[in-house]
Amino acid sequence: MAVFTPVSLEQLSDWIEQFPLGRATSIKGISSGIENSNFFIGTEQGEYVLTLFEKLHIEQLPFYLELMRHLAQRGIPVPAPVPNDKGAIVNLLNDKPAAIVSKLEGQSQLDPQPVHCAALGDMLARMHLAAKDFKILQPNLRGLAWWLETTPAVLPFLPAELGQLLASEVQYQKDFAATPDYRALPRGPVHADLFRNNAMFVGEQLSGIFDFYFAGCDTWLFDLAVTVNDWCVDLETGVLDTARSQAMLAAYRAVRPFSQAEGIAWQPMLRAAALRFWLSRLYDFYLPREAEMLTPHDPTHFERILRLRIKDAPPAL
Ligand SMILES: Nc1ncnc2c1ncn2[C@@H]1O[C@H](COP(=O)(O)OP(=O)(O)OP(=O)(O)O)[C@@H](O)[C@H]1O
Ligand SMILES: N[C@@H](CCO)C(=O)O
Repeated sequence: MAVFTPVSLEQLSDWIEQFPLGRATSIKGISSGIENSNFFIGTEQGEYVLTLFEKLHIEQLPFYLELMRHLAQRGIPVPAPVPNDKGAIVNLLNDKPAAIVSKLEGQSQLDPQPVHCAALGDMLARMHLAAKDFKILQPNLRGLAWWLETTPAVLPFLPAELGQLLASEVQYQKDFAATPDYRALPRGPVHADLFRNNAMFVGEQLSGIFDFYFAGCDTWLFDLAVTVNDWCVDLETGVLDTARSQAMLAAYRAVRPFSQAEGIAWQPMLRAAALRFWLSRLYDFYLPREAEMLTPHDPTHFERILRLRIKDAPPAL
């Protein structure tokens, strides 16, 4: 159950008067999702998604929502925030910051094939280019600075060998981040959490990508590595599936060719992307936040992926 703050149709009906959506006709809680309270709402203008932000700080929300607005205006299929009659896209509802966004058609594709991975690669490259002139700067809040801060909190819980792996990978990433190759990587606003459950398909057609609440400014290659590490792996073993990863990379490259530095950084970024989710899952597992209501994701999945990305050089970009 992932509605943490209930909203009745009556409450919604009063609140929605400030939006150009007519009367509210229905509200239905969405049971998946672990970060926010989400609802499908019916209005006289059609169906939308209402999100109440449970944990994110209100000062961080403009980055996410304005980025979605910016991308939607440039034809990238992402949920478009609906402004109220004063132009505001974040407004309090039941004491929580809340937003209404457009509803994407389709379903998640949890068993992706090369055709789906190609669609993702193409869209990711288009999204990176479309966000180039986005004006708000917010770092990836789950980047290197967070890894350095969080590792000491998690280390006491880990057996020696795992602690050693974690500490040495964080050091490796810190060293790599100081190299000219890393500093030469193109960067900008990235999604940073584009897993299978954050995209919608109608058949083989990608109808949209959503859940931008881990987005931030980082390297484009890191974003691609996060996406490859989820969409293009065998979920049992973590092994990269060549057909799916080649399909994704070829489609990305066709829109935005890779630089020489990106070729060099590919394996380090696949390792960084695995480390990012291993660490956040370890953190949620050992240090669950107060009022955490759901079982955390399995950290060992990304430990396995990290070990594989360290051991095996990936196919060249
Ligand atoms: N704009 C949208 N259009 C259609 N469906 C949506 C939209 N936004 C959210 N959903 C639905 O709501 C579900 C939960 O949304 P979302 O993933 O954003 O929540 P979350 O709490 O951030 O979850 P998590 O962090 O676990 O991914 C999605 O799986 C999707 O089914
Ligand atoms: N994609 C994250 C969850 C947060 O959206 C994970 O799988 O750990």
